[in-house]
Amino acid sequence: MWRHAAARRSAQIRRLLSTSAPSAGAVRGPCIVHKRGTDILHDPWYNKDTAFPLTERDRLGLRGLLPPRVMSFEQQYERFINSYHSLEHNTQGEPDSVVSLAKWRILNRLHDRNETLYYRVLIDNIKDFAPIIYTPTVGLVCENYSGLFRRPRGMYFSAKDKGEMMSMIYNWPAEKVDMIVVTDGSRILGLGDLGVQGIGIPIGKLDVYVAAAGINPQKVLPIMLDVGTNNEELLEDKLYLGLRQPRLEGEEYLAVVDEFMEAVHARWPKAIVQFEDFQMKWAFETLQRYRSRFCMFNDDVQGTAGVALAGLLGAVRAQGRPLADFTKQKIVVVGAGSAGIGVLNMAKHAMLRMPGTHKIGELGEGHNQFWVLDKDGLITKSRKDLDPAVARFARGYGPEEVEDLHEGASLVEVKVKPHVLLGLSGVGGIFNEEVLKAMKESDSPCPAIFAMSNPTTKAECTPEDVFKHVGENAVFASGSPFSNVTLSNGRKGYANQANNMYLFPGIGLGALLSGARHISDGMLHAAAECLASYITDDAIRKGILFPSISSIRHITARVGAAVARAAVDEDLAEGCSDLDPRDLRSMSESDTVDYVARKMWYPVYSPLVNDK
Ligand SMILES: NC(=O)c1ccc[n+]([C@@H]2O[C@H](COP(=O)([O-])OP(=O)(O)OC[C@H]3O[C@@H](n4cnc5c(N)ncnc54)[C@H](O)[C@@H]3O)[C@@H](O)[C@H]2O)c1
Ligand SMILES: O=C(O)C[C@H](O)C(=O)O
Ligand SMILES: [Mg+2]
Repeated sequence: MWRHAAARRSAQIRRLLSTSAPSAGAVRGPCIVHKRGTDILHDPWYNKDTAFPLTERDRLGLRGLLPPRVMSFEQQYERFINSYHSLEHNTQGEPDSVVSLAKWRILNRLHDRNETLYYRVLIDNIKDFAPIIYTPTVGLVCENYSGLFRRPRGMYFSAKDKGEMMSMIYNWPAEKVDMIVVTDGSRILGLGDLGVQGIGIPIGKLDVYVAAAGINPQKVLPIMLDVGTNNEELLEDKLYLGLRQPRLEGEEYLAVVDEFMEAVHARWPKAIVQFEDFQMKWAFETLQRYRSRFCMFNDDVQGTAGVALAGLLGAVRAQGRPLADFTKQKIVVVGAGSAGIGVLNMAKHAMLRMPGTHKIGELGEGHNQFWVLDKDGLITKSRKDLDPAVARFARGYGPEEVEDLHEGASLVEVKVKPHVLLGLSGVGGIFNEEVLKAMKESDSPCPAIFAMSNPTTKAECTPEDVFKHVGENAVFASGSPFSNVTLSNGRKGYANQANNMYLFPGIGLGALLSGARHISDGMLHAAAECLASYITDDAIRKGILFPSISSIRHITARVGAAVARAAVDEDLAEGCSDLDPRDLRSMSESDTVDYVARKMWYPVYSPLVNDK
């Protein structure tokens, strides 16, 4: 009996793994379309522009609506890339912001017109285009969103929609939604409260979901919860497109988010909801409130933490030390907000899980390898009204403390010779020459500087500053992309990008494919460990802490598989349409990676068939 079930299961797995992986040469089965003529040309999901073959033009009532020449997909692709390069050429010498916005516009226009071509160019050129559709240009787009607005994308729920959300959610045209990214616009990157203009962030994150995790673009939904803004400039701006009222607070605020979550869950009970760029108090409160009821996570708190942990473990390996030495690293964290505290929690947890740690007196609460600063300087136990989440990391005045450390000490006063200096402060340039020169005294042979704040203008320092002032033995990572630096001996100084884009697509995809009931710490740790182990020792020795963004789809397949397997291990997996959790349980690690990769959507034109 058992043998039959096992045989059936392995046949099922073979079937799942034998469906061909979507790829560049893939031919899709026909797609039924309930439209004709210009309605098709105006629908970016179906539109092929000049690539409609003549038979389809006849079938769909398109004859005469397009120029006669039929172009191939490859010709269209080349044409777009050429026009992008001409734009680069023609804008040479213009300010960076002008060039970036021009690039964003040309990509956005393609997105609005032809999604297949848009996502293909995005996937193939992710390293070049991520800085435009995502950080840092997306920050500029959000700052100027009301002026740039041409047509809506995603959904907007405002404080005025209270009581209506359950019916509004049915206004979204897609039957099925798998992935939602929602913001309230209260902390957009390091740019502060941008109100409704923050919608650019969910749009950019979901583009990364499509490109990196192969989520079908028809099943993603960017959402803005407009509960007002406290940004005076926006409130006075005549063009501002959001509610012109101060932000809701307290129970009023939570009632809006509650209603939104209930509405989403009622229509799409299996959709994953990613909270993004909420100010700290709401980031933690909503995570606590919803994480065991819904399949959701907070990317700034949890995704960032995993990426930072992978970087911190890479920094240990760069020193030629065993990973278990992570527990002895001295880490200065500048910024005690949602991201900083998320990183500290995960790093502390990882230290406690290191092999052998139980011998060091259970490391425990007394063990504190962290020095944490916020806008008021070093956080110590004597700080008034300390948030309990931060209090765990406050320095005491025990005998182990360095004498001249005091409450509110400035960064240069915290002379603890740290192995790592990590910034999540949102303050550009705060790692100045004096701070960086002090890192020469680090106890590490290759001090690590992580300037993780976004966008580029908010990075705590640049890689040039680091290799110049700390030394060429330093390792560097930043949240926004920088170019590598040529060192004095002609070697490369690597400007790694430590951005949560390495993890959130895999967290969402793994949760979705496993049908996880919720997203546990174990699943998040699995994601971080998978990313940390992706990099080889050889690469680490060169100062490479994170893989190239060009491999993001491959990385995401691995991370997604690790997350799905962790969900299975914790009995959180309920499976999805074609996969029973028992199938997932019996898959080997590499079969799981194959399965996840095969489930990724890939943009190719499907033959269109009209149903009338
Ligand atoms: N690289 C990534 O993947 C990633 C992920 C999440 C957040 N971030 C970036 O991190 C930054 C912070 O995000 P957050 O959500 O934690 O914001 P937050 O507003 O919750 O926290 C900011 C923290 O920085 C502190 N701070 C402000 N000025 C300071 C100063 N002069 N010196 C020391 N500390 C100072 C604040 O007191 C606060 O503790 C943003 O720029 C964001 O873009 C990057
Ligand atoms: O959006 C990013 O680039 C990373 C992160 O989520 C942030 O808030 O800065
Ligand atoms: Mg964010």
